[in-house]
Amino acid sequence: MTGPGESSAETLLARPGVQRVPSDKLELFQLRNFVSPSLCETLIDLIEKDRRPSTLADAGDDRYFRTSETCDLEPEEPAVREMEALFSALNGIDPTHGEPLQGQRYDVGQEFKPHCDYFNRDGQDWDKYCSVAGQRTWTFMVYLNDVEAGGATRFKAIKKNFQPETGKLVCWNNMRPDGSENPNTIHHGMKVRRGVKYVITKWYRERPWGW
Ligand SMILES: O=C(O)CCC(=O)C(=O)O
Ligand SMILES: [Fe+2]
Repeated sequence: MTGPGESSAETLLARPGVQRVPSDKLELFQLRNFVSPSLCETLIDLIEKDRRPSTLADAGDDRYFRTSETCDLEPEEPAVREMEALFSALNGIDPTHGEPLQGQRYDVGQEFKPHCDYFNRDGQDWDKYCSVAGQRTWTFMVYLNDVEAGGATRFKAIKKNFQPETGKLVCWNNMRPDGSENPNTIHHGMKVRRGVKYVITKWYRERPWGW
C-alpha cells in the first residue's frame, strides 16, 4: 500500500529511461536528462540570486558538516512551477506532501558529509520539524550542471557513486517497505574539487506540508 506522500518503484519504472540501482538494501533510481539544460540554467540563476549559508537540523557543533549554500526556491517562479510539474508527473506523489523546493550551491572544497534525509525520532528537533507533516518519505534530487572534478553523491552502504551531470535525477525511498527509516540511504555530497556544483532537492512528507 502506497500512501499519498510516497512514490513506488512501479510508478517510477513506468517512465522510460528510469534505472533502478540493483540492490535489496534500498530503493534507489536515476534518470538522465530528466530536466532540460535551459531549465537547469534558469534554476541556477535563481540559486545564485538567493543563496545563503546552509542551516541544518541536529547539526551539533560541526560547522563543517554542510558547507554548501542553500536557498528555498520561490514557489511562484515559473521555473519552479515547471520543476514541480515534472516531479509530480514522474512520481505520482500528492504535491501537497512536498516541502518547498531547495537549491544548493557547492564551491570548491564544500561538501555535505554523510547523513540521512529523514529525521531522528529521538532528536531534539523532531517536534519542531515533524509535528505537522511527519517524517520525510522520498528524496528527489537533480544535478543542474556538470562539475569539472569531485562533487559526486556517494551511498556508502552499497558503494555507489553518482556523478553530477546536467539534468540528471537521483531519487530514493528513505523508508523500508515496513515503514521504518532505512539507514542504508545514508549519503555523502562529496567535496567539489574543481568548478561549482548546483543541485535542487525535493523532499516529501508522510502528511501534507501545510502550504
Ligand atoms: O549534493 C549532494 O550530492 C547531496 C545533497 C543532499 O544530500 C541533500 O540535499 O540532502
Ligand atoms: Fe541528503
